[in-house]
Amino acid sequence: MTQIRGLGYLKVQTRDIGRWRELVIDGLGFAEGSGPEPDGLYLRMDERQARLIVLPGDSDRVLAVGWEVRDQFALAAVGRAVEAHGTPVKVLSEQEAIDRAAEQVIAFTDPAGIPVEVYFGPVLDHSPVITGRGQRFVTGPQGMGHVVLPTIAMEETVSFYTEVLGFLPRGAMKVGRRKPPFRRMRFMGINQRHHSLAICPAAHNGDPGLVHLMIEVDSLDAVGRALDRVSQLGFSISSTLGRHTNDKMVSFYVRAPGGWDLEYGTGGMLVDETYYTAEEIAADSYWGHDWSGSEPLAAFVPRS
Ligand SMILES: Cc1ccc(O)c(O)c1CC[C@@H]1C(=O)CC[C@]2(C)C(=O)CC[C@@H]12
Ligand SMILES: [Fe+2]
Repeated sequence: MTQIRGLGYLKVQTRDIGRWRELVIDGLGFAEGSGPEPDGLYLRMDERQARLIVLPGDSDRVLAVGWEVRDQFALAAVGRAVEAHGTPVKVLSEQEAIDRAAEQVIAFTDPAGIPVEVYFGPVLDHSPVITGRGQRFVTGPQGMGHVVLPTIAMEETVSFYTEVLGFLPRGAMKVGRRKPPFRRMRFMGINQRHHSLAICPAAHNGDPGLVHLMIEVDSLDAVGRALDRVSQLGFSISSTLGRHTNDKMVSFYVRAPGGWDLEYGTGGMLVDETYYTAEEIAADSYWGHDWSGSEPLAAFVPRS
């Protein structure tokens, strides 16, 4: 029943597009593309026209989490499932689809209030992808990477992604209190990437609507070079380098303008669904990932 094949794109709005440019292009080595908004940042990782889109605005928040399906039939099936759940679905106009470099796009809001888009038929850009840290991004059948979304409605949000959209549970981790009743963050997958999505209990459903975006590259040296460069550029390292216990990825986290993180990693495992069962990890990392020096994530700071 899984219809969604991968994380396709992420579109965000920021009050500080200049600093975003330094972070993603100079720091993390994304290739710059172009798109409909002349002042927007269109960031390429592969043959897609843009994977990360950053637009100037008067607040820092997620504008769309874009999920890719195989074809028009899969898109229609997703639309029917979301409608049947009682969530209104908008079919975007042809011009809106062109702006997103896709053949057709539908849009709706998830139970956490996150704007979601599902599309098929990405329009390619065959020009070479010249990256800045000597890396290749790991995308293809594993999609763009993963997002961690905050919610104050854990049950509804997880049930929406699993039972309506067909994401597969890929384990959990207790967060917060160490006695029952426990709270857990939950990981979900739709391809061989261990998780394309995680849902985390948060303080509010408001801006920015993101905990982090994870981007994977093909070498540890590229991760190290990116870590050096973003540090030189004065960005704050939310978490030091470490290796996660569930997807086995070695990564660091850097704070983006807007109070959420970009996770930059390498060496993620491939899940074989034939044998996989969802496990609960008892620690986030085998080593490293020291968060102690970081400002709290905006999603975890209570709002008045
Ligand atoms: C636990 C874990 C495994 C694999 C990942 O790719 C991944 O991002 C994580 C969770 C990281 C997670 C976070 O992003 C927000 C702050 C969290 C909840 C913590 O305080 C510990 C784990 C952190
Ligand atoms: Fe992550």
